[in-house]
Amino acid sequence: MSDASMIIVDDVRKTYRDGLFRRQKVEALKGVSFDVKRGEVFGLLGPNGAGKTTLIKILLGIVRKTGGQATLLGRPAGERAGRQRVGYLPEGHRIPQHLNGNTALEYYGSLSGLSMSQIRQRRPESLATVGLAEWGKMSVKKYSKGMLQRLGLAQAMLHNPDLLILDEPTDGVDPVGRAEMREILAQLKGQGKSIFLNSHMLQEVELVCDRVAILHKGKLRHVGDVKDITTLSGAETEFLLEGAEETIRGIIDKAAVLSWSGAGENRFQVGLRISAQPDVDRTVDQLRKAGISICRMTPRKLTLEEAFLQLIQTQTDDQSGNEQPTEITSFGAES
Ligand SMILES: Nc1ncnc2c1ncn2[C@@H]1O[C@H](COP(=O)(O)OP(=O)(O)OP(=O)(O)O)[C@@H](O)[C@H]1O
Repeated sequence: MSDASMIIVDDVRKTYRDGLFRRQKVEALKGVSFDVKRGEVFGLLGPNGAGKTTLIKILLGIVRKTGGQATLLGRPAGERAGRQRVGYLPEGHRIPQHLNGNTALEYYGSLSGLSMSQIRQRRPESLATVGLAEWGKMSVKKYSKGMLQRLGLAQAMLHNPDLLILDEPTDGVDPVGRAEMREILAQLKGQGKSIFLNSHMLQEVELVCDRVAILHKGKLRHVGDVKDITTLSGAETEFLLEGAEETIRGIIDKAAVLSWSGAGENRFQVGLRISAQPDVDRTVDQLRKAGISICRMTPRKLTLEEAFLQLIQTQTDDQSGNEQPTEITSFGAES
């Protein structure tokens, strides 16, 4: 792992002990490894109970890991020196209702050890970055959910950290608020900040993240570039074909048909779940050999949501006990 890594997670394990006499074991993380590089926006994804919050809490030293190694800005996770350069927005944070934007930043800034003069010096810039420059004197009771999340982000940025850890930053925020949050995150990335975010909003993640890790039941299922995940096998190719329906149906793999519709006399719009080049080539060769005209052929990328669901579904069905995360080259091919 390189020096440029802001976060390194290496075979991290966490077992909670629960129930009567703490006899019940919950394996929340079963050996998770990845790293987050300087300057990237990295998304941690996974269904409920996957272990995302546990991992964030281990990084921040809120929860103690059972095994493995985790470092934050080159220091062991939980150590003060690393944590001081991190800004954290917790999931579902609540800002006391008697505060306004300015006093909220005073409250949180002093909790994280800043002096009042440091807070007052940094506050205007933090509020301006999140688009709340005019709202400092307004009671937080008047803030929308999106504004509260942005104020939470201003709080996380107040001490000018190198790394931001954001747990569900757009939870409960409407589409306009989410677009605003995306813009702010892009701006922060432009300023060289590294961002590690945990979100259920896969459309958001697709728009904002460079790379993602997918956790499922405490195991890392996949780690890689968003653009690679959405263009890998499992994606669809749409054909506009002209020729006898019977001939076309005889050639194409029935199991790969995602959609079929008529588009005029002897013309058919056919969506096939194929994107690997050899499979596309073979289909094209067979169609041409049978005298079918290929009027149009359009590859369609998966959305991150489709890729995520497919991956989780594939691995839920996997009875092989394979513990390895999918390699980027074999995504969707693994069973
Ligand atoms: N303090 C705890 N004691 C016992 N079990 C816990 C504790 N915290 C979490 N767990 C369990 O560990 C597993 C992972 O939980 P975690 O909250 O990390 O998942 P998550 O991916 O963040 O889920 P969500 O998206 O719902 O927030 C779950 O089975 C959860 O019930």
